[in-house]
Amino acid sequence: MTATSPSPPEEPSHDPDTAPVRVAILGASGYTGAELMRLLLRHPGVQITTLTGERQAGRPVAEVFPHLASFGLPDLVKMEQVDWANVDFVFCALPHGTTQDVIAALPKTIKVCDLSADFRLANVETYAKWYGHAHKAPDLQREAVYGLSELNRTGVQNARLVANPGCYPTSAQLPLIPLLLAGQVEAQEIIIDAKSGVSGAGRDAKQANLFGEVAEGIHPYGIASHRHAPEIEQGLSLAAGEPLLVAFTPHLMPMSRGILATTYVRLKGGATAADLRATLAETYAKEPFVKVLPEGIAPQTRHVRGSNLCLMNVFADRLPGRAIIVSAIDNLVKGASGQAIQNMNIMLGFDETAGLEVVPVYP
Ligand SMILES: NC(=O)C1=CN([C@@H]2O[C@H](COP(=O)(O)OP(=O)(O)OC[C@H]3O[C@@H](n4cnc5c(N)ncnc54)[C@H](OP(=O)(O)O)[C@@H]3O)[C@@H](O)[C@H]2O)C=CC1
Ligand SMILES: CC(=O)N[C@@H](CCC(=O)OP(=O)(O)O)C(=O)O
Repeated sequence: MTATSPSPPEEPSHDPDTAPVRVAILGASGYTGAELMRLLLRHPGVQITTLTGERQAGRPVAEVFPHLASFGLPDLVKMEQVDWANVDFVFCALPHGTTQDVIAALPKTIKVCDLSADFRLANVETYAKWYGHAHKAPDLQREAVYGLSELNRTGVQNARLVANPGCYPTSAQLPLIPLLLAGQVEAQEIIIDAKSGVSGAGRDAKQANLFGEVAEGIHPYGIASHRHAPEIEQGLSLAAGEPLLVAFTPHLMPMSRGILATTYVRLKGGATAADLRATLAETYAKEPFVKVLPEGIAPQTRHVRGSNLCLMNVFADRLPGRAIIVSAIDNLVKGASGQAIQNMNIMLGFDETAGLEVVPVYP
């Protein structure tokens, strides 16, 4: 995992007149798979040639996702049935823990963006501690590049395997990394309070995600023990130039999609909340997907639904020397499939916004 300083999108190098890139989506019957299909159907340079499912294999997309019925997509197949000679690029949208074997077995000529957590933690011991088993492909782990697109463009550009960031880590790191690089916030006292829609847990039936367990209420989970904490700490420690720990508490909200992260920081070196805002505004001034809202306007999940946007803002706290940062993303888009397509665009030299020029649905 590497991180570089942000730089604005470069001129695209892919020639749109050449043959389309043939894309396979592994785990197409899941939520992130559906979002990959929805967005890639409007991508000018790719053709979806292969879709896999496990229990849903053998079924047409029209049955599994009726909203995608009319776009001529191929039927879902089992992974074993895939002809890899017909595939140039793979999106791997399988549950974490299952993708290490799958990606290790792919032909090395195929570029891959993995949406799972399997290749995000550079230190395989940290991975084993948080995911409960030894990493099965440590060489690939070393090769993988962490795909926080705006902040690691050069790494992603040269990668064969990109580890797409987790949804909570995307929402937290996009504002915090530039502020730590600028030395404007204390590294050791960061508190991230985050809320997610239920689609963050995937489409698989689980008791915790039943309507009766989620509707008309909100609850924290994974308190002081969520596996996204080490992922966030990895990126923030690199930016701070020192190891750090964060206080991170996720909450489940009665909504289908969206993440809102409210982050509490202690200001450093005489910086003010206005300075933090100015740093973020300058860092992301030329970015198509990351926006600092006008002063005093708080981002909401409703403002990003269905889009690849991350909206953010900074507020002065009433407590002296502190600031509050609010960031919002759609967990299925900037937090998963949208960022994965952004990474593919960078890896293959497409215009970075190709397939992603989606205006949020509101309200
Ligand atoms: N949901 C979100 O907001 C985010 C998800 N992610 C990550 O992206 C990945 C996909 O997430 P999501 O789409 O939500 O998950 P889902 O549970 O909705 O979908 C999982 C997909 O994987 C397939 N699958 C399950 N088990 C296996 C297996 N053993 N072998 C082959 N295929 C299998 C399923 O097939 P079938 O249904 O046909 O059995 C389905 O297509 C996960 O690693 C997740 O952690 C990352 C960021 C955000
Ligand atoms: C609401 C909900 O359950 N969210 C998921 C995170 C989704 C995500 O980014 O997961 P990966 O790291 O596995 O890719 C969770 O808390 O585990």
